[in-house]
Amino acid sequence: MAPKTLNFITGNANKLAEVQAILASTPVQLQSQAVDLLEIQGTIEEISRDKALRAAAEVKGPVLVEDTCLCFKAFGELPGPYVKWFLQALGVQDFHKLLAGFEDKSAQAVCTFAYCEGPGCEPVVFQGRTDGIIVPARGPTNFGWDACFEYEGQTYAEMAKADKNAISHRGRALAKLVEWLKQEV
Ligand SMILES: O=c1nc[nH]c2c1ncn2[C@H]1C[C@H](O)[C@@H](COP(=O)(O)OP(=O)(O)OP(=O)(O)O)O1
Ligand SMILES: [Mg+2]
Repeated sequence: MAPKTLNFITGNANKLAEVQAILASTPVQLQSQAVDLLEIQGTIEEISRDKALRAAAEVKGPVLVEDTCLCFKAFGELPGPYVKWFLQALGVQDFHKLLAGFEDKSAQAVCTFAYCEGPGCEPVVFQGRTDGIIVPARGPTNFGWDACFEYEGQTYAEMAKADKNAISHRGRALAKLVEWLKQEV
């Protein structure tokens, strides 16, 4: 596969660092611009597609965007794409209390990348999912809900970065993106 440079549009430095680390072992090179994009309501795929179209219009060129959801089984998949606002309102220490009244603490982390060639071009979507459970915060609290999402006995926050990336929603989605690029390029 020939080297390919993608312009990853995100306002989240932690996401960017993970995407950079995951793609470091591939021919994909990354540049990035922090653009605050309006996010619509809708299905996970609709939100990512729309985000990509807005980003492409904003930078007038090819873009990669990503939207991350955290879906609680007991909530019928909410808060999903709106988790950012729940986390912001409650803080990471109280986040697990959302499920206090529910026996089922299971959750799925869902990462949806959308690649768009340019303004008005139909985005292509790549999704990765990881199953876990919601627990009281353990580990560093510097990245979103990482400290509250437990996978096989460890929270994302307790894992070494490379271990998280190997099994994470984001790692799995990027593996699909890289496969697609290999066929395209
Ligand atoms: O691996 C992760 N581990 C823990 N927390 C995470 C992760 N990935 C995103 N998050 C948080 C950030 C935000 O509170 C929400 C997703 O919202 P989301 O709109 O996708 O992210 P964002 O607004 O921070 O950045 P962007 O400019 O790319 O939209 O979940
Ligand atoms: Mg966002």
